[in-house]
Amino acid sequence: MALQPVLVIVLCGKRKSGKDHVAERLKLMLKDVLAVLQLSKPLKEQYAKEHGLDAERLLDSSSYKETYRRDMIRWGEERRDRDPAHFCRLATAEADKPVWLVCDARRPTDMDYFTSHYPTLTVKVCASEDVRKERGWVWTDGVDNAPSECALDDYSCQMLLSNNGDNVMLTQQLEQICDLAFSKLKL
Ligand SMILES: Nc1ncnc2c1ncn2[C@@H]1O[C@H](COP(=O)(O)OP(=O)(O)OP(=O)(O)O)[C@@H](O)[C@H]1O
Repeated sequence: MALQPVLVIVLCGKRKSGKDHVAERLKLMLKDVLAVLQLSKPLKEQYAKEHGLDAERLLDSSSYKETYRRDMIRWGEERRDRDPAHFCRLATAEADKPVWLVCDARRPTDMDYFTSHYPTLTVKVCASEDVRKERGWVWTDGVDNAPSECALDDYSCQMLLSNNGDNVMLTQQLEQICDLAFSKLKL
């Protein structure tokens, strides 16, 4: 049974904007109070179970995952259409820390689930196209123009976190997030 969180930090952002990097930094800063949750984890686990596949291999970045990507996306869309909160509920079911970090929100319905159930800080990680290219981003048809990449383009997050390579600026923004989490823990 999950603890009720004092704060849920929900990250979104374009490919190579630095979501994983930001999540790693927050993990180091919030250490024992933080549970990191991935909405894609229960999706892959359930898909693997229902299709007799290896969930571990679907979770890493192997060619195995690429083989099933298209069908897995279709299957996930169907599930979400029937119940938009399905994977959010599963991802949070075992969370056992007072601050949660959701690092792969992709839909307005993901945001709606957290903002309607918990005290939430929504954060859009932002980097310029040039910086994202330097990090290896290549515009890919069918990926960069697909709903899973674009559905939050017009969503207004509470915080826009600039991650263009200025480490001092990034650290300041991460400290703001941690200050909010620690202030909630003291209440
Ligand atoms: N502030 C930063 N300082 C140094 N390296 C960074 C920074 N932000 C991101 N990177 C690097 O850029 C690359 C892409 O970042 P990251 O994997 O965090 O992006 P992402 O948004 O999670 O991408 P994707 O959506 O494709 O998984 C990684 O190698 C990461 O280490």
